[in-house]
Amino acid sequence: MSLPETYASPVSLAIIGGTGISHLEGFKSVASLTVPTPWGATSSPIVILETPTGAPVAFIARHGIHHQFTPSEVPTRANISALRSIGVRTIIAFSAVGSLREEIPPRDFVVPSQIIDRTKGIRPSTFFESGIVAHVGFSDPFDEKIGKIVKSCEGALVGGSKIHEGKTLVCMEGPQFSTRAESKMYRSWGGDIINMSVIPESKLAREAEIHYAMICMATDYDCFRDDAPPVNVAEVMGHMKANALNAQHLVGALLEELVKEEHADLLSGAALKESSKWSICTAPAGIGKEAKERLKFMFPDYFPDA
Ligand SMILES: CSC[C@H]1O[C@H](OP(=O)(O)O)[C@H](O)[C@@H]1O
Ligand SMILES: Nc1ncnc2[nH]cnc12
Repeated sequence: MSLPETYASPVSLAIIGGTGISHLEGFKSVASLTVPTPWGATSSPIVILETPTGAPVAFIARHGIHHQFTPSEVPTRANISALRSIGVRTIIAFSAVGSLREEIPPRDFVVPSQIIDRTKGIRPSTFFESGIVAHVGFSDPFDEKIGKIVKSCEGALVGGSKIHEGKTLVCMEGPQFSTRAESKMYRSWGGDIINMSVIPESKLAREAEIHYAMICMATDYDCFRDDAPPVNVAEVMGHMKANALNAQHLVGALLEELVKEEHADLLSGAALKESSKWSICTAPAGIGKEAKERLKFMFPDYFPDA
C-alpha cells in the first residue's frame, strides 16, 4: 500500500537507522516524504510513523533502504537538513559498533558521551562554507539528557543486554575495518567503541541546532585481541539480528518516555536554539547570496532578505 507523500504537522523527533535497521516495525506508518534539499537527495525517503499516542516520529535509513551508501558516501547534509526542514529538533541515531573493551560484549548497548574523529576529511561536514563561516561548539557532542532517558529504558532490553554510559566512540573512515595496531592504539587513546558513522552526522546535527544522541549496539570485538579472529561482516550481521530486535523494544519504551510533556524542551530544541546563528563569524554584509539561499532551507528566520 502506498503512503501519502505529505504530512501536515511539524515532526520534532527523528530516528536514524543504521546497519541492520533500515525500517522500524511496530509503529503505524502514515506518510513517506521525499524532501529535496540544497545538498541533494536524502539517503532514503523520510517515513513518518505514529506512536500509540499519536505522536509523529520521522525515520530515515542512513545507508539507504538497501544499504547502498558506504559510510563515506552517506548524504548526511541532505539527511540532517531535510529533517530540520520538517521540524525535527531531536535525533536518536542507531549505530552498529565494534567494542574496544572486554567489558562491552557484543549485544550490549552503549550511549557514548565523547568522540575521537579518525575520518579523513573527505566527507562534507559543515553547512557553513562557500560564502559564510560559523564555528559551533562541539565539546560535548551528544545530548546528556537524552542519554539519561535512554539509560532509564534499559529494562526494555531482553537477553541480558546492558546499556553502558559515558564511553568514548572512535569514528574511522572505513569502509575497511581497522588493523590490529590501530585497534590497540584506539584503546590506548581511551576509545571504548568504534564505528564509521557518527562523524559528520553529529557535527551537522549540532550545526542544525538539533539535539543528538547515538545508541550504539556492539556487534564484535574489532581486532585488538591477538588470540581471537578479527571482526567480519557475518559476525556483525549475526549480532545485529538480535540487536535490531532489542532496538525495537528500546525504541518503544524510549518514544513513550520522550513524548511526555516533561521533555518538551528537548522536542522544541530549547538548549540549542539560535546557537548556530550566534556562531556565524561572517559580517552580514559579507554573507554570499547563494549561501543565504542554501541556509534559508534550514533557518528561514535567519536570512529574511534571501
Ligand atoms: C557493517 S559493519 C560497519 C558499518 O556498521 C556501522 O554502520 P552504522 O553506524 O550505520 O550502524 C559502521 O558505522 C559501519 O558503517
Ligand atoms: N569493528 C568495527 N569497526 C568499525 N565499525 C564497526 N561497526 C561494527 N563493528 C565495527
